[in-house]
Amino acid sequence: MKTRKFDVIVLGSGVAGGHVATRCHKAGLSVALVESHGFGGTCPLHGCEPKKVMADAAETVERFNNASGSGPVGSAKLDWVELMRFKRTFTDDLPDKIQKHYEKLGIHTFTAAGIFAGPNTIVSGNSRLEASHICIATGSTPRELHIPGSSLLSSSNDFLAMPTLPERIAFIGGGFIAFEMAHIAAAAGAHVTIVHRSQRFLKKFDADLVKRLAEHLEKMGVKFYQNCPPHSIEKDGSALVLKAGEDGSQSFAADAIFNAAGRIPNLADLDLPTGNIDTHKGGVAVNACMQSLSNPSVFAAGDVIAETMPLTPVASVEAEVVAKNIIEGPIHEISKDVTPFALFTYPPLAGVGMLEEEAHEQGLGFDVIHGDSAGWSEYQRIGQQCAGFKLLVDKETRQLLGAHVLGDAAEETINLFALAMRKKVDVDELRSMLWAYPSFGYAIKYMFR
Ligand SMILES: Cc1cc2nc3c(=O)[nH]c(=O)nc-3n(C[C@H](O)[C@H](O)[C@H](O)COP(=O)(O)OP(=O)(O)OC[C@H]3O[C@@H](n4cnc5c(N)ncnc54)[C@H](O)[C@@H]3O)c2cc1C
Ligand SMILES: NC(=O)c1ccc[n+]([C@@H]2O[C@H](COP(=O)([O-])OP(=O)(O)OC[C@H]3O[C@@H](n4cnc5c(N)ncnc54)[C@H](O)[C@@H]3O)[C@@H](O)[C@H]2O)c1
Repeated sequence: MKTRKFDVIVLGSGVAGGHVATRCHKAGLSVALVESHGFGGTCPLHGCEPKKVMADAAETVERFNNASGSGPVGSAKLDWVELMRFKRTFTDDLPDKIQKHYEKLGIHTFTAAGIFAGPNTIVSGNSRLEASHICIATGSTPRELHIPGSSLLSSSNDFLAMPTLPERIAFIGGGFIAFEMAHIAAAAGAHVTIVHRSQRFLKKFDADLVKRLAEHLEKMGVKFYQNCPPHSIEKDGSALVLKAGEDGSQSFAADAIFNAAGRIPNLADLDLPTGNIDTHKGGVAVNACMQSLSNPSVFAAGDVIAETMPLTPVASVEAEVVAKNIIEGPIHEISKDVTPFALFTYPPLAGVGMLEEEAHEQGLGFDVIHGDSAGWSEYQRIGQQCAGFKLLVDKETRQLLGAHVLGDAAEETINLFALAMRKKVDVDELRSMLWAYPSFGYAIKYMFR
């Protein structure tokens, strides 16, 4: 096998790997980009983007139907086959286009899975690659459920590619993927069940707003079961049966059952010991420069790090730090920035900073400003009955410790709160700011009434 030498080898071409490869190439370094399952990675092919295409269509239908009695006439429905056709216009050609884009730039692409063959060496199919720097950006993979019949489970990738909509769908898990996909499927007319192992859904979000959202989804027909750990899956003719509860005594029949029990760093097949790479909490163990603690030639970014939230913007920020450190030497540290996040149900739910229980646990002195916003004209105009907010304000500094919003445009409003937290704007300044009117941004003022 002939050895090819590069300045940098990047494993994985998602948000993180793609960014590192591009930045290093632009800085004049020779780059090998290794991608085993479609250039572009999770976000554009199996994650945020196709999910949002589908969530937006569901929202359009719901907004139209919510407007009944305010002018628009008739009712809207979601046609799954048409929706899938539309979704594919965003995804089908992408891996090929992205690979060609890299090749045109002068980045060398390889399509067989990369495996460590030494601290500075990767084997990809018949190619042996060596470099002074390697970046691991192989993303995450669904957590395997070690229960009988788990091979019958489908994944979020399968959901986003379903040619037809099954009549009955069950999700195992009560997090981001279960809620977002349950909402899309319910809006499209499926009978949806969420079977969750514990009491608390969506642990990263405010519990009161989660309860409100779950009640809303229940009205759409989603059924929720708590304290129901998965026990086994069985086939029953063409259907499946999920047995849940400690003794498997609860049964849920469905035509498709999705594993939405979380994702873990995708490192199992890389042969990390041969690369002299240590792990921490199942992810690559790195210092503040995103450099491996055991092999200084190796950096990592994105979902392969277990300590940070597996989100696209986080992957992108980490990748920028890795790229700078490869180009200029390991001097740039990742900053502990506030990270806003959003759940794309309709209505969406978003958060930034601390949860109320976290602020209590830390013994902080803070005020809680909360309310139901469904009565505001912003929501009444569009027939939205599910909206609320909670702000945690430090008693001394009057700065936000956390902000949580449920309702239309929550994903935008939360960005304003994130900016306020980042720039340490206190709530008195925030409420007195000039905002465009009428807008959901302006509605921040109403939170302080
Ligand atoms: C259904 C879903 C919806 C999501 N929605 C959102 C959202 O709305 N907002 C948000 O911020 N985040 C969302 N996320 C999370 C977001 O997609 C990820 O955090 C982000 O894509 C991680 O980027 P990454 O570059 O670390 O990994 P990835 O994009 O997963 O890239 C890793 C790449 O490495 C490749 N690879 C793996 N092993 C090897 C190997 N041995 N050799 C070569 N290549 C390899 C993989 O094929 C993959 O292409 C979602 C995730 C999912 C699953
Ligand atoms: N809108 C977004 O930003 C968005 C959307 C989808 C996914 N994501 C990212 O992708 C990640 C993965 O999403 P997810 O929904 O799979 O994860 P998640 O961490 O949000 O939820 C996983 C759920 O599975 C449960 N669970 C964990 N282990 C289990 C087990 N052994 N048996 C049964 N249940 C178990 C957890 O209690 C939790 O409710 C998220 O953490 C998020 O960062 C983001």
